[in-house]
Amino acid sequence: MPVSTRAQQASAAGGQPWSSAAPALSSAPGHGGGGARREILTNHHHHGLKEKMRALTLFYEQHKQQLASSQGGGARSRRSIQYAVGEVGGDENGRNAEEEDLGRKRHNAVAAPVPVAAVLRENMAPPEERAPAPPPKSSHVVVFSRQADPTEKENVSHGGIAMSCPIKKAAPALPAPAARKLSLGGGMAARLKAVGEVGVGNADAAGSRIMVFVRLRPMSKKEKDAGSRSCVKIVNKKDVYLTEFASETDYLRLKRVRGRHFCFDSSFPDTTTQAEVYGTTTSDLVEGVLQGRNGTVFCYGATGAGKTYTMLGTMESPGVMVLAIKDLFTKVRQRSHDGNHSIQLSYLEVYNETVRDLLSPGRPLLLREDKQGTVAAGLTHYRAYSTDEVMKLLQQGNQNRTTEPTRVNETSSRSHAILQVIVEYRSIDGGSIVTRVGKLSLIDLAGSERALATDQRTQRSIEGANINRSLLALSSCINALVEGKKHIPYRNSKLTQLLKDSLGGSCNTVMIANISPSNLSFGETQNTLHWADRAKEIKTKALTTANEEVLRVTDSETDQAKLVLELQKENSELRQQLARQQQKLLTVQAQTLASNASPQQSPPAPSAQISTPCSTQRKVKRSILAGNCFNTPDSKRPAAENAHVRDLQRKIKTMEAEIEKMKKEHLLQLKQKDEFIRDLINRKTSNVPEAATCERRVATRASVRKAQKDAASAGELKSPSHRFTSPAPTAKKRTFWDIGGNSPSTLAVNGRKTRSHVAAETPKGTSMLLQPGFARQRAIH
Ligand SMILES: Nc1ncnc2c1ncn2[C@@H]1O[C@H](COP(=O)(O)OP(=O)(O)OP(=O)(O)O)[C@@H](O)[C@H]1O
Repeated sequence: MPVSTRAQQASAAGGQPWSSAAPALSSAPGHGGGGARREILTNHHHHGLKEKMRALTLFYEQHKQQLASSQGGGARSRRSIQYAVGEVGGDENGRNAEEEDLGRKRHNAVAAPVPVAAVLRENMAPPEERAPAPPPKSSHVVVFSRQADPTEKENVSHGGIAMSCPIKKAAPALPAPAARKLSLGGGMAARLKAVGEVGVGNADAAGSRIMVFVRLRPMSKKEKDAGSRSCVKIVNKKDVYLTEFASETDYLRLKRVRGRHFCFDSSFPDTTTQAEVYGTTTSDLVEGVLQGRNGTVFCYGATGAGKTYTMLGTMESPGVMVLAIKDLFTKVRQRSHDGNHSIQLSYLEVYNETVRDLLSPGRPLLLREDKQGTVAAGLTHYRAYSTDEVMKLLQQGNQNRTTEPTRVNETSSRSHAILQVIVEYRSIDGGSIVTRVGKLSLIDLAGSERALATDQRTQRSIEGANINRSLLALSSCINALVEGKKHIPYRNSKLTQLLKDSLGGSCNTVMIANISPSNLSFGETQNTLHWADRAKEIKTKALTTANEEVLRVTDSETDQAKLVLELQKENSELRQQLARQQQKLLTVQAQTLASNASPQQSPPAPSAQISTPCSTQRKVKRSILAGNCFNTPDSKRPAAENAHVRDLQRKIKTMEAEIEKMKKEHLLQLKQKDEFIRDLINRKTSNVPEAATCERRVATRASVRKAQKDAASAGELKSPSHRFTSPAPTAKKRTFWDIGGNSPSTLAVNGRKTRSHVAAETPKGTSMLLQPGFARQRAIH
């Protein structure tokens, strides 16, 4: 029976069956003739088989030797074998690995006869030269068995219960996307890499991903009293182990504890300070905003998990919002020599699917889509010159925020709050004016919650439903983005409409997932970690260019523009000086009053009651509000003390007079400068537009608002209300004057009301941000 071998088939087809042997033969000299060639081809497969046999024999012999030497305890040869089979994963059981490896090589030798030397070389190659293993999954279900080898465990103590978690051999690391990072010019990513927090690779030109962090809060007193145990363990500042305790009556599962493992960009244990959280999550975003890149930080988590604490913090330990604002102003001040920065602020809340202005409460705002993204029509944008000013606004906004007690959290935020800071930078670079705009959004979401966990009745249930609805919409968007769907259901809720830019636009986005350690909140914690884990996979659009606009102008226009910039800079410096002086005055007044004010002394001006969150005079302010500073009658006071008080009063009067004088001078200067700037701008607008050519234009707020801004900057000093610029010129403009609770203070200089009116109405509470969300500090032990 004719047998056709592969060699014959190949030779008939004119092919070369063995890649190594055949070419050498066919190309050998003297084998070009027809008959000779036929003979060679006929013998060819025999030759190939012989070669193959020889190679296999050699290979077996070598392996046998290696095996023998390794069994004899030769550490060196054993190492070399393990090295060769490293990737098979048999390093724990060398024998199995070797066999497996042998089998693999046998298979290779049969399937493709490669010369022995080549086979050995391939197997000896270091593991890193081989094809990379598939990326590990970042989340796993692990079953912790108490019977496992104790040497392979790390002991974990959860609320007094000693538990063993198997140590992961292969570092869980981040999944493949660990190589992704924020496009911040290497800032955060580089730093994280330096401290070994995140395995960061090259910036992904196609886009950056959302950075996800987890923060664990300490166990509250209430939880301790309820006998709850800690079910969360953070290891290596990155891995989060969630443990579900079996019920003591569940005899079937008594010896088994189920757990889940997650891995994030960074995870903060309950001892982490606010400054550490800010430094790791947000400080680079602030830097990016100054360079014209948008940034968003949002806190997500169950009710009572610590979102508001992370975002706002307390007087003693201010949160991300406060630290970011402080940092922003410090950085702006450091850079003021190379251009002019202006900072605008807006603060809104989404409550029961309506958008409300927290700085100027009134009718609900409508959301509108335009070139800049989703904007709330008629939202107040306040121009701020100092940290203190922003703090006052924040304080005021927080007072207006909706917070209510629920069964889970006594001071639960019932709305999503969004603080937006827009930083505009203008400088003159050669013959062109460069305008850069960066937007920082700081978002404190309402808590995700179960209806039963909070309150099923009344208003709370409606709020809860709406909160859940918007958070559900958020998770749908996360899902759609992760799955790369074309349609992302942003329009399902107001929250997702407002977050559109942050989730799917050109933005550096950070998510901080807040969790509670208590096993009573296991379900909520698991849910939060699940969504945080999912959010890790969202990629935002590439942030290759900053929001920058370059306007080329002629020489004369450059001079004029330079002058305008300088005047604007001087203007803002004067304003800052003024604010500082006012602050000084208030401090001295408060000190005097606190130490021993006479009952005859006139009560402080409303502005004197301003206290900033960062002010060290908080206790003083408390005493003023409590009225306990008016208790000591003059008669009982020792003479020396009286003299001292009189001295202080005299000092205050002198300082007041000085400040009044300075104010007058400053205001006069400001007025003159304003007029001058207006004049210049008028001249410029009448000459420039035709001459000016826009060299490069990137869609920015500045380009859209230019006309409005010019007008606003020209007229802003007329009255404080001119400092409010609204993105919707047609919408009714509201100012603080329109609001009952924010009527202007009596502090007026030259008939012009100063910015101190903002906090003219002294808050009733004692905390910095008197709404419970800011200052609440439940006893945590
Ligand atoms: N890291 C922390 N350190 C100390 N106390 C904390 C920490 N995180 C939260 N707390 C405290 O826990 C309590 C609840 O926190 P918080 O109000 O921030 O929760 P929340 O997530 O904003 O809740 P909600 O969604 O209901 O508004 C507060 O008393 C707060 O002071």
